[in-house]
Amino acid sequence: MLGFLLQFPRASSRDQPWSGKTRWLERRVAHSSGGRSKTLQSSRGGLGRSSKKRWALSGTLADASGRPISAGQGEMHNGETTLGPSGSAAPTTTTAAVVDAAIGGGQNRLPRERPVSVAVAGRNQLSSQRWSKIVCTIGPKTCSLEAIYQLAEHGMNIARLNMSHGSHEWHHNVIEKIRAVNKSGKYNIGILLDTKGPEVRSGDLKAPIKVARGQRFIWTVRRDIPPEQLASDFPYITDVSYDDFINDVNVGDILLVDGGICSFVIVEKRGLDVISECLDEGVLTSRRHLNVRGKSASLPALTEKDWDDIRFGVERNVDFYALSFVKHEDDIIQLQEYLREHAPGQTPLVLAKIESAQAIPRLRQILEAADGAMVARGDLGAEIPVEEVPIVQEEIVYLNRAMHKPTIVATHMLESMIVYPTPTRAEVTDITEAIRQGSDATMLSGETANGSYPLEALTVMDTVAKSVFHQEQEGLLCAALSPVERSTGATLERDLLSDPMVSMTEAAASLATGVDAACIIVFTKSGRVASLVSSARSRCPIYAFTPSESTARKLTLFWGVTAFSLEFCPDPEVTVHRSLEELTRRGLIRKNELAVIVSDLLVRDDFSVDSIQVRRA
Ligand SMILES: Nc1ncnc2c1ncn2[C@@H]1O[C@H](COP(=O)(O)OP(=O)(O)O)[C@@H](O)[C@H]1O
Ligand SMILES: C=C(OP(=O)(O)O)C(=O)O
Repeated sequence: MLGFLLQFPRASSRDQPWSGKTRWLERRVAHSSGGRSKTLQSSRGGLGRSSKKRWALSGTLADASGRPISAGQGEMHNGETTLGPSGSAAPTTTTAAVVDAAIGGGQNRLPRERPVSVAVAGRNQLSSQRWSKIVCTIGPKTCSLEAIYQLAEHGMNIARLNMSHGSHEWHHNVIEKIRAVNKSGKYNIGILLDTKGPEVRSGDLKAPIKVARGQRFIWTVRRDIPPEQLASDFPYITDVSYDDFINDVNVGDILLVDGGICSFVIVEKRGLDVISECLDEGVLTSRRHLNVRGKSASLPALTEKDWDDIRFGVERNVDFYALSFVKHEDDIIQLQEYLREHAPGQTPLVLAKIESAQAIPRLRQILEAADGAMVARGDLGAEIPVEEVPIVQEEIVYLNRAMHKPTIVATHMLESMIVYPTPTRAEVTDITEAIRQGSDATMLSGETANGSYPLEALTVMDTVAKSVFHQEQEGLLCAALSPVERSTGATLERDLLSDPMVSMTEAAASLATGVDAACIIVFTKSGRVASLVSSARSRCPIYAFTPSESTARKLTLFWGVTAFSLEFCPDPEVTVHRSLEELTRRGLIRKNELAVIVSDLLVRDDFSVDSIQVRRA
């Protein structure tokens, strides 16, 4: 048995909050136009890690059996086995069987409580070599138990609930079904609640309207128009969800429907009506996004409806909140404070949706405050010039990586698959680029919510994401695996270097490459250590073992991490053995393969030690 150990004694501050105060990396230069700033393309070096970041592999050797120093000092709880006898459902389990078990009928076939309850099997996991994660929006096409199970089976890691649509009852039922699929023991699906935010939408229509170029169209905030009159007469008239629309727009403004499906120029304001003329023809359907180019609605980021929806999320302990139309870091801080006060014991991640023109000048501060971000390219591309969206996307992904925070790239990723069963080449390239940039997750919206080919779209995204992994294996450079620059002298670096766990996790990733390890194993309570290993972008899978199911669900968002629920045993050596046994049983590591283990399990009552070990399975 080969074994060595790097160890770092420390006081009992074990798991730190997820969004430790890190400073951003100064890599932007002021850009004169419109007071905004732009990214400078930075050279990120090759795939090798900078020697500055490499830990010297000196440290106390473990004993020949790889037994760490505290082994034997803790109590051995015989019989307190925390790993289940069979773990996940067998890959051959039918959908019907799992669904049956999930809803309570299959107790004899699938144990309802599994100590290792979290997803690993099959296509959902990195055993099939996908680093990046997939978020699927649940909608009318995918809200049945069967459909959610199938999404899980085809690779969904996180289910997104868009609070712009659907009643609380509808969302409650979906959450119950996701929980049921999780309870089946085979999958670990995180739940993301996406707030409606201060978005402006058109009203409900009886039927879609085809609008031709030059045609007059009236947008109204009158609330007394009989529904049969809306959109029925020429010139067409439809209502707008936001009363101040009439004050926010001016003659000459360009109004975009769904980010540009069709567009209008405002030609007149008359009382509560705004008269427009169609510039780009298209079809208007119910509850479409309305954006005025270059302007954000003058509404608070958190509306009354949002607070109501957040209370709904707290009651159901959702894992992520994506806050729409964030304009200022205070929006994020307000929600985080609310959750601290009203959701004690819950530690959901608050993600900033970057989609508002007003967010761009404060991007740095917003990302710093949030636990992660979503590049919401639909609204973003309507509020800022569309050609700037890729620049903002790359910047967000890069900065979040520098701050060890996850990014979701969202919207239009496989838009054509709402209607067609195959993707365009441009869509495939878009997904590939988002992953190569290093985003933690890519998202499907209408493709899974109400498209004709939800499973096909998910399969394409899954396949493309896996292909990035294979490209890298073939030696093609992948920016996602390059280290982010932390050596600019910026305050960010000082903050990072003052946290030894950051350097340790980078060392673990580097060590895993150096010894050609099959995987990195992390023991983590809050998930923070696993998130740090994730952001070090190792080339091998990261298996995180945690006693908290909620932490396991949050880790669904992080690049390369597969999480397992596992009760930690007082004797850390037992816990390590159980994890290795479990991975071996699942075929995720083979006998004699090496694993790098990052752990703070070496504990006496008042003493914990951070360690990196190399062990053979
Ligand atoms: N919970 C839901 N109930 C009904 N329809 C939904 C729901 N979620 C999504 N949809 C439909 O799927 C479409 C695409 O989803 P998404 O991109 O999340 O919405 P949007 O772009 O409208 O914010 C929506 O426009 C809507 O028609
Ligand atoms: C993800 C987005 O937000 P939503 O679907 O809520 O409008 C977007 O605008 O790209």
